[in-house]
Amino acid sequence: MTERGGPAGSGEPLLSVRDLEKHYPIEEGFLSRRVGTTRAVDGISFEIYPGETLGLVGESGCGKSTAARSIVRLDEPTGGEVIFNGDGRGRAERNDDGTHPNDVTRFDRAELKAFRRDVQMIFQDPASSFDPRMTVGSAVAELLSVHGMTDGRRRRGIVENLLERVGLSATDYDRYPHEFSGGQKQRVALARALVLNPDLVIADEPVSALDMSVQAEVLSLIEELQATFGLSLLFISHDMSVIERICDRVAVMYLGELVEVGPVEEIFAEPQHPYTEALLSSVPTPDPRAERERIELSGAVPDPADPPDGCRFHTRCHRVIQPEGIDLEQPVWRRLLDFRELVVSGAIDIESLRDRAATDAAPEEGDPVAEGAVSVAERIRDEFDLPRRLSDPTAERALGDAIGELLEGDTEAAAERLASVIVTPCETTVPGWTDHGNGHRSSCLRHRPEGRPIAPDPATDDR
Ligand SMILES: Nc1ncnc2c1ncn2[C@@H]1O[C@H](COP(=O)(O)OP(=O)(O)OP(=O)(O)O)[C@@H](O)[C@H]1O
Repeated sequence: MTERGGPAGSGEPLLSVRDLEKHYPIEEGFLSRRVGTTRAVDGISFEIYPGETLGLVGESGCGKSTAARSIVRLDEPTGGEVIFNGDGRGRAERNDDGTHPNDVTRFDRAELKAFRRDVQMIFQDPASSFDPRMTVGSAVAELLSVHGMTDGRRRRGIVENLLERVGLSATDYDRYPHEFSGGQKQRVALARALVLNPDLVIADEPVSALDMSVQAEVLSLIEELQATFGLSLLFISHDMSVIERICDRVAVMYLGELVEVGPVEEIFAEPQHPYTEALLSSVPTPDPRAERERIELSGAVPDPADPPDGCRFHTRCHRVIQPEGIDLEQPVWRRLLDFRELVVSGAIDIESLRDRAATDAAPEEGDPVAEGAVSVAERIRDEFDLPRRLSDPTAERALGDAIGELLEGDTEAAAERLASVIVTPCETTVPGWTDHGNGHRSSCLRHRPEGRPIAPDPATDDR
């Protein structure tokens, strides 16, 4: 973390990512017919300022690595701009056709080569990024020769010096990758990332594969090197504690989109998006009295090939909005929506519930109160953690009738009933961004109820 890094408004950004998109086609059959699209990165925008560390955080599969790879064009982005003002390029005016001269996505081979000198990547698994037959010194020095340094003695001198600066020794130059521990290999990876004196380093989960104690050492080293070399860092992690330790600002990613961006201190103190709040709730705090209540998200992360309409997080959100005319306790509302989803997707096995209710109701020998046993309808409510009677009459009527229809075997009627009454604006409206000041923004309908109604038929939208 540095003092120099700053939010929007403090000087020119080094890197501006605008509506970046990486969609993978899903193909099927002999003719590779396109049958769908995985929206791994689906229109993300952020800036990185000189000297700052921006964290990119989110659960596994939300698109962090794809975003990083698209920025450096290890994967070709399918949309958006990546404007890089490093290497003294400064912010240039746009061309007459609206494109930007510093847009990495349009760079030709020579421009890309220069860009890849200025921007380096570090990956989670250092082992896979080294050739086992090459000494680590030559692996680092190779970059210098690729970029035109012909003097071998000079190359060796630079690399030996760097190895020392990352906490290894000059004599390690001639050793092979297998002779190093995971933490040491990540130090070599740092040396390699720094050897061309880049402006920006993109570190993709650089400490996740390391033991806790080694993690702390490598994080300290990254911080120290960042200050010494005046680097900007894009630091990718699924771990909020690591983000808190090392980042100035953080961008929170969910299912291909950003949901909140802002200064780390502010976001940790007052997260605005329920997803950020949930991620933070699992971070241990030094003061047990200040421990946050752990938020259990409902269900699994949806498939990025078929993201939910409206706010993508609504299928798991603990703060999902209730429609006008319904007023339930929030956890009950969440569970009612989950129940609706199960009914609509046909996942309720009414026969097995009926069997279980029958077992529960079977009188024990000598049991005088068999009538006190639960009915199948009650059994269904218990199974899905729904109260025997909802406090809201509209919701209660819909649920009671739908359960009745389920029991009559009319799943379709039950699904239709629930889908028409148990609805949330979060599934029909795409939230806009709300500015909380100081470069802190979040995208949740609770702050910006107007949002944008969903496109008429996103299923056929195959951008
Ligand atoms: N080459 C590819 N072809 C098709 N789909 C891909 C490809 N690479 C990634 N994906 C999909 O894109 C989505 C985002 O993956 P990505 O690896 O970027 O996520 P992540 O947040 O970095 O997760 P992790 O931390 O587990 O690597 C996933 O659904 C993944 O399956």
